Amino acid sequence: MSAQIIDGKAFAATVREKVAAHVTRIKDENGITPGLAVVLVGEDPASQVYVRSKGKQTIEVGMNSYEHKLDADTSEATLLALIDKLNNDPEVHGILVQLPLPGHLNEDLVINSIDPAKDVDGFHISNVGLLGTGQKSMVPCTPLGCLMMLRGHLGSLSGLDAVVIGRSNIVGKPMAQLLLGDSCTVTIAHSRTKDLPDVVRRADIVVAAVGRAEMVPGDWIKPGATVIDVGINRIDAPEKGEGKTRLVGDVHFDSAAKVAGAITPVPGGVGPMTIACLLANTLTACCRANGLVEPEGLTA
Ligand SMILES: Nc1nc(=O)c2c([nH]1)NC[C@@H]1CN(c3ccc(C(=O)N[C@@H](CCC(=O)O)C(=O)O)cc3)C=[N+]21
Repeated sequence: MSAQIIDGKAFAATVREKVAAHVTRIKDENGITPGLAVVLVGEDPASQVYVRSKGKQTIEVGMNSYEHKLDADTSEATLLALIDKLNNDPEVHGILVQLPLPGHLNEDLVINSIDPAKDVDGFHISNVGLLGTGQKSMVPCTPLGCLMMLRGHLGSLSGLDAVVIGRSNIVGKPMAQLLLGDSCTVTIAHSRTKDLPDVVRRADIVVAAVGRAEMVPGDWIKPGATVIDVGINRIDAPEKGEGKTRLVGDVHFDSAAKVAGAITPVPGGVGPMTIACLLANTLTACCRANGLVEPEGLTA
């Protein structure tokens, strides 16, 4: 048996088309253009690539993109003052502060200073609480993208056994809340979980979000299960030549694809959906801020 590949790039293109169509509509009918502000502190090259790609896609779907690049030694007061300015700017509907921040900045403090209505990452404590209690919130982009692909592939998730490997605030915990919201039986596994292989073997849905290259082998996967690989790990690839690298997920793709019913690849799986969901969240935030009808199928 060989798994169906869940094409994250194609899913993301569909999400972006829906976003672009709705943006056109509110521009025409309401004269409003959604705007996303991205704040990058420091010069981490990987982050810069990611921020550039977000900015480009933001423009492509017809929204305004505002990039704020601050020096690595920027003070907390300066960063908080910028966030305050963005919070009060009616042209800015979404604010994303790229993580991780340099060590001298308090991440929780910074995130919680963003207006929750503009918190398109869904990391503000208010949004975390709203999601956990099943109320309308901004939903973190990566888990939202995973949910959309699971629904797209499986239809209903009701009653399925789901295992989320990883308990981060950014992916694992919100992913578990979303799966619970769709009536899965949810297990959150992590580095201290006993008999992890057996826990994973029970799952109809496996979401791997630990950040360890290829740590989930195919013989942990229940035949026919749906596997969502959130990991993006760069590893050495001597077979491509000296000093070359390649991207792999948290799942050992080749062995898992022999057993799974469906699996997301890395690259081209969850990553593109994360960015598409950021655009979707910005549009949703803009609609809520202006009392406009929200796009369908772009929220949890
Ligand atoms: N506040 C905040 N929110 C984030 O959402 C956030 C962040 N900080 N900090 C950094 C991480 C990283 N991240 C990625 C999103 C998409 C790809 C992506 O599209 N990757 C491509 C591969 C890109 C390549 O080839 O290098 C793929 O998986 O196909 C990667 C990484 C969002 N992050």
